[in-house]
Amino acid sequence: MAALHGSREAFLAAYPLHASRKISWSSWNLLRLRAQGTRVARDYHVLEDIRTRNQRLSSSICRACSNYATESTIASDRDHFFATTPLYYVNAEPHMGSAYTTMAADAITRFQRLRGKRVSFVTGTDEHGEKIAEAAAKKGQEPQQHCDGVVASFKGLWEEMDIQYDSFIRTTDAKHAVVVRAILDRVWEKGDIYKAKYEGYYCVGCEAYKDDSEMEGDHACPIHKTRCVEREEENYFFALSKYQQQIQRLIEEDKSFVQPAARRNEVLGWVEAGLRDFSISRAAVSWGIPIPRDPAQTVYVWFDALLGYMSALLPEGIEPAEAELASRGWPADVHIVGKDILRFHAVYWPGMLLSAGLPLPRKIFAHGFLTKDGMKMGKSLGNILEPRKLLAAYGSDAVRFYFLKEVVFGQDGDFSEQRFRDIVNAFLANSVGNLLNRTLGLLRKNCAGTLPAAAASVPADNPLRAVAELEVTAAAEAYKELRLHDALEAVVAIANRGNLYMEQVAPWTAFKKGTDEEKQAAELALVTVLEAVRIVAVLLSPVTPRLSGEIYGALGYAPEAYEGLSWGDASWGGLSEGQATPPPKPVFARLEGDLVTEIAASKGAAVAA
Ligand SMILES: Nc1ncnc2c1ncn2[C@@H]1O[C@H](COP(=O)(O)OP(=O)(O)OP(=O)(O)O)[C@@H](O)[C@H]1O
Repeated sequence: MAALHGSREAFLAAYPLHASRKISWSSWNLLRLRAQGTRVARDYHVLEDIRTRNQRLSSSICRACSNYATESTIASDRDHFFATTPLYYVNAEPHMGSAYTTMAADAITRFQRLRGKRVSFVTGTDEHGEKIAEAAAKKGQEPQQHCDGVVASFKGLWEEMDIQYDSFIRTTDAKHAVVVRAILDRVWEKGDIYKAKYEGYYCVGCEAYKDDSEMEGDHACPIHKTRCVEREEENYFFALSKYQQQIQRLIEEDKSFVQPAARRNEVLGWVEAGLRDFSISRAAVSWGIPIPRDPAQTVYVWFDALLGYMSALLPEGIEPAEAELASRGWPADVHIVGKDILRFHAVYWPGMLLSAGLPLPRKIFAHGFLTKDGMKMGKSLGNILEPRKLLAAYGSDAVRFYFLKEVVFGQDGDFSEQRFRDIVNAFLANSVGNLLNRTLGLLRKNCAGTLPAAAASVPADNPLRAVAELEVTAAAEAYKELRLHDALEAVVAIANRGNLYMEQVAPWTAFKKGTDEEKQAAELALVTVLEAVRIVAVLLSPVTPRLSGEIYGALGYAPEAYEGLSWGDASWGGLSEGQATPPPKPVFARLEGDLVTEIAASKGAAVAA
């Protein structure tokens, strides 16, 4: 690692996003070096540039390892990582579906922070439109009062779930209206907005007009199971069809723009069928941002809400200029959404940005639905799973772990409380918790709780070390590619190998009746297992931040060591000889007692009239 020059304070002043949070020393150094234009390898080694005679960069070398750097070993020049969840409608309290997207985005961004990225994680609420006005009226409240109440509930839930967002944008924030007006103006000046009459079937639940192909029999919305209403309005339209070719080329050529692959095919199908202009204003809805050129109409909620990703990055009153946005992380590395709102993100949104002349997001990832009886859990149907009950009974780590491991990210998943308890108990309580506790118990009994050797002295061909090193690489790739379930499978593989290793080596036998040499080998076996569990804690930390902190504490680290963790800490060799551990106590309590959830039956099992 290169020697550090310059002060941490000066760096944090130049990069204010970091001032608000503790970042690890290595991440800070990495960011700082990159900000100075120094190329840095992913393992944080500083690279030396090798130039041709005319000063063109030919390659980079790491003098410490004597290795030439390749594309895959050089840390990306972009040190930002910008990810979003949808801005959730505030028609009702958040439920496990909203929580699912948010915990996935949280795990993804926690991983990127560990890698030393400057993360902007944006979430928030979509507060305008007919659906919200209707929900407020039902409660006899003004829309703003209703929104304030539901927003408090969203924010409270995110706190309970340890969601570490950087910006929470509300579409009723004053700064958001500035952005919406500026972009609308730009698109208008481009000649992409015109007035026309619209006739069609409208689903208030989706806040969208539906084609015949998007409705079930009797004009029902397949998601909300309510009949779409026939409407005729004079609206302003956005000329999406002008961008047909560009959008089609984007999706055809950039295979990672829409993921997973099945969703990409779906989008390609929509685009190939021909893009139709869409209406971006509502004459009959007063709860929204008035169109400056025609205040009798308000901006359509989707045109309004998508721009929330932009206003979330900007300070109060700042217009969305490209350079300003770029310095704050634009464009998004990934918009994480449910498959219900893929069309808005993969088709409408690129069209709007192309028109406004702004860079497009790098990826739209559409995950599947948490379902009840095969139907999407949702606020409108009311067939929801209450996250607060689960959190109160089992804690956030268990909930985060279960949903991110058991539901393949991108596919649908059902929930059963019994299965949830079985999975969490088998892995977090048994494979990891018991293994740690048992090993620390042996360490206390036979080595007075102090590590008799450094983990670095475990031979590279030790079977547990070999599996751990392999799975760390697998987990990193999986986290990067948003295969969260695979990242967690890699962690499970290390813990399972740790348990097997313990059974095979059986160090307790050597401690009882072994020779000195056998006792020494048994001591090293304990260090090996504890190092593997330490690595498990690092790998799990994006998903189970509390448990990982507990494991670090049990291994004798101070809280700052855990708070300053980086992905580099997943390398073998962290535990030092002589490290003292406190008396062992369980780091994860088994989930037991009465079951606490019962999913209400769907209100809309039959199409409502
Ligand atoms: N059942 C679900 N499974 C997974 N994600 C969901 C689920 N329900 C909602 N979400 C997340 O919330 C987003 C939709 O937000 P929205 O506020 O419309 O929630 P909703 O509960 O689906 O509302 P409604 O039922 O009124 O349509 C989805 O794109 C997804 O990110």
